[in-house]
Amino acid sequence: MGDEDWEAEIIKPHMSSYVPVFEKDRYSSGANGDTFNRTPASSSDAGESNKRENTTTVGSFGAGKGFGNRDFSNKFEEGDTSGFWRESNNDCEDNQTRNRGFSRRGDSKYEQDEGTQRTGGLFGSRRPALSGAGNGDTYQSRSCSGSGRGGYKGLNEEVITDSGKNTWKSEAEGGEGGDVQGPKVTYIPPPPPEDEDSIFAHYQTGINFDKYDNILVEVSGHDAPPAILTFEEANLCQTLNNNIAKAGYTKLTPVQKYSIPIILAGRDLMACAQTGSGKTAAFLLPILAHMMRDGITASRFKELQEPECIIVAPTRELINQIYLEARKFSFGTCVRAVVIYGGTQLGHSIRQIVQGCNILCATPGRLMDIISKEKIGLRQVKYLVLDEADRMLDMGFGPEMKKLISCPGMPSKEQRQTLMFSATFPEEIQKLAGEFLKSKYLFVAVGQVGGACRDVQQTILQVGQYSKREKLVEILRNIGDERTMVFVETKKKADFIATFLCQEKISTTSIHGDREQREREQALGDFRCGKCPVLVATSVAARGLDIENVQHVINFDLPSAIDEYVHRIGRTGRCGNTGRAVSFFDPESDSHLAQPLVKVLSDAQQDVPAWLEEIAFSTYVPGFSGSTRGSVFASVDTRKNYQGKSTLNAAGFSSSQAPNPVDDESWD
Ligand SMILES: Nc1ncnc2c1ncn2[C@@H]1O[C@H](COP(=O)(O)OP(=O)(O)OP(=O)(O)O)[C@@H](O)[C@H]1O
Repeated sequence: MGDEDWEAEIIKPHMSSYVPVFEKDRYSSGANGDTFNRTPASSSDAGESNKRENTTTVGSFGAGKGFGNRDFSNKFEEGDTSGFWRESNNDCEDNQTRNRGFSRRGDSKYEQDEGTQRTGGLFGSRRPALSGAGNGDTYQSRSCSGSGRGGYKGLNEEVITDSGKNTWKSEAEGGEGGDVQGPKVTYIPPPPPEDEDSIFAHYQTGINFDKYDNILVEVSGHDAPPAILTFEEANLCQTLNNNIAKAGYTKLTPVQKYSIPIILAGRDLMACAQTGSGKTAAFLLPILAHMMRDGITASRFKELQEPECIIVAPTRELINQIYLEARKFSFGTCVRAVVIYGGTQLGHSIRQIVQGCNILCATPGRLMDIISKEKIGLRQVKYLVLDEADRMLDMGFGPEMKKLISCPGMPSKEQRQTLMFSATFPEEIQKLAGEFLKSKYLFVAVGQVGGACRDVQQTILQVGQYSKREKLVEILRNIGDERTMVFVETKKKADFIATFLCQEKISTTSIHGDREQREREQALGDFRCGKCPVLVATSVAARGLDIENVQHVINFDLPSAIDEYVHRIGRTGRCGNTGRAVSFFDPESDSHLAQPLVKVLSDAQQDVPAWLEEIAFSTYVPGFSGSTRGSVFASVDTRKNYQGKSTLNAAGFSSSQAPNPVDDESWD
């Protein structure tokens, strides 16, 4: 291919003649152009296949899904059909990043992304989703709520809004044959394996696991209980200890040392720790311990279930992962964890719930759906966990979270324990969190708040837009079969790059919000098992995913906000293992990131290229605090007047015995 001409390549009707591995095996019955249309329609798949019939598939890579719909409607709305780059902004899946928070561009075209479509109605709709001003076109039909996907469409999560209908209600209706037109979502995810070996399957901690002990930990707030140094000190019940051992955990990570006693003491907590350092177990173990101590009884079949714990996370794949961890640690107890998320049949979610539910793991849209259907009552909620809490509280999900805590029956913050975890906590989000937390919550910062994991070797390459593909192929060929995640900024480009790599005979799959849930799960499965060692992803896969052996992350496009960068590169270098991240920095579009990147790199003791420093210097923003939209680098708890702050290293010693923290001053 010559110079980048995305538009021409993407809309070419003949597209590629190469069928990507995962599609070929799964769907193709021959020609690639209609790969998806040929999906065999089992009876339970009727809705899905209808959907596909409504879809004009342009290419072999599920391209029709990503390429056609949003793209077209964006154009339609803007009356502009020219230029990929302009479109790609509209198509930006990561508009969660662009739109959320505090530097929103305020440009209506950005509101067409999934992230904004997903919020609507009851939760404080920013605007109806796509206009639905029907033009009868099949592309349009896919992008309009109700007519295309019948009940979900999400950046990270389901949700479809039908001309301003509230998000979760329309999902319920669309998903379960209510009054919203369009096919039902019929996907029922396959149940996870039930054998003990699969439940406790885990990967090894890496050579740097013990170095976690040297990380400085800062606890702020009143009367923080002391850290524990071993699992034994947590005094958990035997079954939990057995499960911890079977999971291969012998030593606590810093966030676990501090969070477990805090949660056991009944305190509210906001915890910030680097990616891959065990935050999930840090909240699951003490919650389970409490439940066991309280003598929880097995929940039985009931039409209305009243879970003791609700865990929310922004993406379907992540919440599923958290559920699997909850299932693992509750193995052999009477605690029943259930997971529900969008893009799956609502009836399936309900059937899971009515069988009994102590811990409900849910994405926000599906959760609100189920609450509205009166399948879940909130009166018994003792623990509310927001994983990726900064994301859960930003403009994308914040309104839904607010709605959740003000739902009838939800115990007030004084009556429940609220726990928030993330690797990044912009200052503004910390302030918003106050609404959810008791005023005396504790704040645990492991290392630099918002800092990158030091086990990831970061390289920034200056690569112009037109050279990126060539560079990508060069790097991937050098990498060989090692598992690599390639992040791009738009769904359209994810399809495009994945197709391109397949043409280059590099086994690749892709995950993004325009793919059907079954395809997303298949893609992740193919990547996990190594069938496709390259996964091209949008930011939907940036947070939380814990996949063994991901050795490389490539930012084909840099994200627009630095916190997203930190999460993306955190898909490698997990749990003491090492990893590499290579990012293509295009001075044309990425200069605004130069300053925060320099900071992230230097904080993580990485080499900072001189050219990047120069760009950072030339784009110097006085008062910069680490992000284009606020401070990701709040070095501490942003509550100003707390007392009792103590800085300790992860082994529990005071900071006077530990190396000085990285100086943060020059950036303020
Ligand atoms: N104490 C421990 N010993 C061994 N392995 C652990 C321990 N704690 C967590 N792990 C493993 O480390 C991996 C990363 O944990 P987890 O996914 O909870 O990280 P995280 O901090 O939530 O990351 P992210 O910020 O990306 O969401 C998981 O595979 C988990 O099972």
